Amino acid sequence: METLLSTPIKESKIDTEIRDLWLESIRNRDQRQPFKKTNEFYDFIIVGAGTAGCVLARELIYNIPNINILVLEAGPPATQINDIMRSPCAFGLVHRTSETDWGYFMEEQKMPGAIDPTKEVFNKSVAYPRGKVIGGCSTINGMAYMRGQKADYDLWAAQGPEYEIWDFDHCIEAFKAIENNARENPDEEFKKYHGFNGLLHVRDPYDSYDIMKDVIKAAKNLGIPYNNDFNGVKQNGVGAYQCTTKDGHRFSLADGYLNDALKKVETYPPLKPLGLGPPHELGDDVTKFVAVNVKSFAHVLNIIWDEEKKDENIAIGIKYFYDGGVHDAFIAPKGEVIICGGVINSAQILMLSGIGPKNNLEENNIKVRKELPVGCNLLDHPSSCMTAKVPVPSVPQLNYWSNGFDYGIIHKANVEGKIPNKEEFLDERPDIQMFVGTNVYDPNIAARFYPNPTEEKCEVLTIIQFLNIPSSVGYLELCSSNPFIQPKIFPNFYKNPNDLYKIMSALKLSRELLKQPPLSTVWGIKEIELDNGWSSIDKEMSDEDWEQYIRKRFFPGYHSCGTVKMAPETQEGCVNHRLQVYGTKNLRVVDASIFPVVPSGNINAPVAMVAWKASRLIEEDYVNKF
Ligand SMILES: Cc1cc2nc3c(=O)[nH]c(=O)nc-3n(C[C@H](O)[C@H](O)[C@H](O)COP(=O)(O)OP(=O)(O)OC[C@H]3O[C@@H](n4cnc5c(N)ncnc54)[C@H](O)[C@@H]3O)c2cc1C
Repeated sequence: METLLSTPIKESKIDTEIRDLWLESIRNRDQRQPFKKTNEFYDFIIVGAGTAGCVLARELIYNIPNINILVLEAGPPATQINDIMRSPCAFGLVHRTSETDWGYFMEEQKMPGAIDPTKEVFNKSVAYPRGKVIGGCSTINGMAYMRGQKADYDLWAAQGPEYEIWDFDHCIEAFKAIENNARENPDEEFKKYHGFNGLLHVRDPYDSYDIMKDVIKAAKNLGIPYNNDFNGVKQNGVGAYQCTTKDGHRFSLADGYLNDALKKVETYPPLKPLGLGPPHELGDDVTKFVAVNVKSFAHVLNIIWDEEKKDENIAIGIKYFYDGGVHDAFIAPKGEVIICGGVINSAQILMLSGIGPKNNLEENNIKVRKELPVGCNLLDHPSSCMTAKVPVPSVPQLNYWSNGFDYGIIHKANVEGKIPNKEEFLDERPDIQMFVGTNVYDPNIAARFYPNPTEEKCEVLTIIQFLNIPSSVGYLELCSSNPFIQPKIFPNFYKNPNDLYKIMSALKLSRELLKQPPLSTVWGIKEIELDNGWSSIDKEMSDEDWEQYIRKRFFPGYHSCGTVKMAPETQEGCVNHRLQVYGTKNLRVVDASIFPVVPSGNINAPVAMVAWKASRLIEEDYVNKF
C-alpha cells in the first residue's frame, strides 16, 4: 500500500487551470497598460513586518518629520489570523500552519557523543518555525515576556567604547519605553524595572490551575526561592511568567506598533482647504503622503545597488516579487534600506545581494560585493522536555487565555550534569529556564516533537527546559541562489559537551521536582514518559541514557539569533554598533540577527528593544545627513 509520504504530491487539474487563468488575466492587464510603470520612492524601505519591522515603522514615522515608509512583508496580513489563532491556548497549533510559517527545517547533524566521544550521535532534522505573517514571529510565538539578564547586554557593550550604548542601563530605558505593564498594584521595585506607557501590552497570568500552584510548593521544598518578577532585579527562582496578551488574546507587535503607525497619514506640504476640485484632490504642490505603506505577500528578492559607484556598495532600493511580477522600490536621497527579515531571512537577503562568506556565495554563483561572516554565529536556546502522567484530573476546563505554561523555574545548571544544589538555585547568573505546563497529552501532537510517543491520551504535567547560555554556535549557508529556497540551517546543538551536561542537570532537577509533594501525593505523579512508554519516575538512568533522551527529545528554543552579528569587523562582525552593514552605504539590519550574544530568556522583547533603539540611531543619522 502506498503511504502518504511515498505518494508524490500532484497538482490537481483544477489547480493548474486556475493558475493559467490568473496568469492570463495578468498578461491581459499588462498589455492594456492600465497603470503607469512608475518608480516607487520612499525615505525608508523596511523589509519584513515582524517584531522589529513593526516597532521600527512606528517609531520612525512618528519621530522623523515628513517621511514615507514602505514595509514589505512576504506573509499574509494578520487579519487572516482567525480568533482561534489569537487565543493563547492555541499557541501549540499556531506555530506550524502553512499559511503563517516559513516551514523551515534544520539539517540532520552527526557529531561525537558528549558522554562517549568515540560514539557517533545524531541531532535529527526537526521543524524550525519562523513567522511568515504581519507581526512575524510575534504573531505565532509563545507570548512569554522576558528580557534576559543585565550581564547579557553588558557583554554586548564590552566590545568597545562605542558599544556602550548597548549596555543594560541604556537598554532598560528602551525596554521600559516599549512596555505597557498591567500588573496590579506594582511595588516600588517593580516600577523601577518596568514601563507602563508603551504600546506592547504585558500582563501577569490570569488565574491558573490548582496543580500549577502546587508546582511552586514542590519547588520551595527543594530550596528554590520564590521570584515575583523574572524581569526584575534577579532572574533566578520559581514564579509566574508575564506574557504579551491583552483581554485574553495574543498581543503581537503588529497589534501594538504597526497598527499605530498606520494611523499617521498626512500630506507634505499639508493640504490646503478644499478648493473647487473634487474632494480630497491633491494640489500640484503636494509631493508625497507622509505615511507607512504596507504590502503583504511581497517577497523581497535582493538589494538594488548603485551600479555607477560599484565599489562603494550603495544600496538604492529593493527588488521584490508581488502580485505575480517583479517590482523595484527605491529610496530617496537621504533614505535607507533596513532589513528586518529575521534571523534566517535577513542573512539570506544579504547573501543573495552579494554580502556574505566568499566560498558560499561563489558556490551559488553569486558575485561577492563584500566578504563578511553572514550566517555564522547562529545562536539559540536548545531545549528538552519531560512529561509526567497526572492520574488525578487536573485540567477541569481549557483556559483559552493562557498558553498553558504560566509558571517556571530559572536556575543555574550543574556543569557535571548532576541535580543542582541550593547554591546553584541562588546563583544570580542562572542559565536554565523552565516552563511548567499542564495539558492533555495528545500522541499526535507529541509525534511532531519526538518519535514513537506513548499511545494513550491522558492528563499530564510537562516541564520544558531551555539552555539559556549555550556555548555551542551554529551557522547557516545558502544552498541555492533561488530566493524561495531556504538556506541550510545547522544549529550545532550540544556540540560542546558542557551544553549537554547542563541540560541533563535541568532534566534531573525536573524529575526531582515531580517526585515532591504535593505533586507526588495530591496529584499522584509516579510515571514519566520514556522511550518505551510510561516508566517509573525512579527508573535508573545512566548519563548515556540521558544523552539519548536529550538527543531524541530536543527541539530548537525558537530564540535563534546572531547571524548578522553586531561586533567590530575584526571580531567576526557584520554590522557596526549603529547596525550599519560593513562595507556598504544606506543599509542596516535591525532584528534578532544582530544579537552578538543570545540574551538569557525569550527574545521577542529584546528584539523590540533593539528596534526601538535603532529608530533613535537612524533618526540621528537622518537629521545629520547632508
Ligand atoms: C514558535 C515560536 C515561539 C516563540 N515563543 C516566544 C515567546 O514565548 N516569547 C518570546 O519572547 N519570544 C518567543 N519567540 C521568539 C520571538 O518571537 C522572535 O525571536 C522574534 O519575534 C523575532 O523577531 P524578528 O523581528 O527578528 O523576526 P520576525 O518576527 O521573524 O520577523 C521577520 C519578518 O520578515 C518577513 N520576511 C522574511 N523574509 C522576507 C522577505 N524575503 N521578503 C519580505 N518579508 C520577509 C517574515 O515573514 C517576518 O514577518 C518564539 C518564536 C517562535 C518561532
